[in-house]
Amino acid sequence: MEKLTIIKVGGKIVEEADTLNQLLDNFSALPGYKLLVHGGGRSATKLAAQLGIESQMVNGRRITDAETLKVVTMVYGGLVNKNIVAGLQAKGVNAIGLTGADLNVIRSVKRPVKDVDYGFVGDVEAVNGEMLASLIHQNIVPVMAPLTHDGKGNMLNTNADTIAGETAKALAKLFDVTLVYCFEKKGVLRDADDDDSVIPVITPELFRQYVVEGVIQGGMIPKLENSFSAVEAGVSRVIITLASAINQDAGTVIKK
Ligand SMILES: Nc1ncnc2c1ncn2[C@@H]1O[C@H](COP(=O)(O)OP(=O)(O)O)[C@@H](O)[C@H]1O
Ligand SMILES: CC(=O)N[C@@H](CCC(=O)OP(=O)(O)O)C(=O)O
Repeated sequence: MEKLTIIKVGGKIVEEADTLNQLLDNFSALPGYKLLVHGGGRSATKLAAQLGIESQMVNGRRITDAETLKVVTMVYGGLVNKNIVAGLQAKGVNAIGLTGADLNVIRSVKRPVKDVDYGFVGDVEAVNGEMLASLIHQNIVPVMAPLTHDGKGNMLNTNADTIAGETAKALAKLFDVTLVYCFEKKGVLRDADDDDSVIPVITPELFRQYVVEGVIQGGMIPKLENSFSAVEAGVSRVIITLASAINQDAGTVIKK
């Protein structure tokens, strides 16, 4: 099977021009087929605040009311996505920016209201792996924003870690996929304040133990849940690492 590398980059890296530019340099240097998924949660929170809209997160997910949906659509599908695409084009990478609505690559369903009403948040139903593969085989590099659509004309907000995990799962049927979650830490840390306490390998058992102990918390929980789901579904390698280390053998390896 042909190899494909999927990189997911989070809000703290994309928010700052210098760290984003370094990530795009490292991404450009990756050999072979590749795809980039970006977040941008911090940028959305900032713009929302400037517009007088308060942001509320529950279990690492944004409560997305109608006004917030407009903000995230503008920020993720517009500013962040197009900055990244332009940055990659400047480095000779033939990138195309996509939300889930573009080419119908990711359809979702509005999350049902249970204990929490997340508003316009989409749970992924279908990723069009064949469509993405047809772009990739033309040496086009998809750059995916954390937005999906419901097929009835509505955009929905979807966590970027989930977009990366679900995209990797769909493409694992067609490629030998490596999924790399990169961010501002060296990996999953045993002590969040000690950058050198990287846990080299993590299994579901260790994960559960670390959550109970409070070692792993916040945004790291959905990242790891998506990682285990990807490994279970046939993604060959899942790694959580530092944004400046995506070309190196470093970070935390996720095992079943
Ligand atoms: N054990 C841990 N190791 C590393 N980071 C952790 C850990 N537990 C919690 N975190 C926090 O999780 C954050 C990453 O989650 P999140 O902010 O959702 O990232 P991203 O925007 O890159 O998806 C880190 O910045 C860190 O503050
Ligand atoms: C539903 C939901 O929570 N969507 C996320 C999408 C952005 C994201 O995941 O960005 P990071 O990777 O930078 O955290 C949000 O609006 O924050």
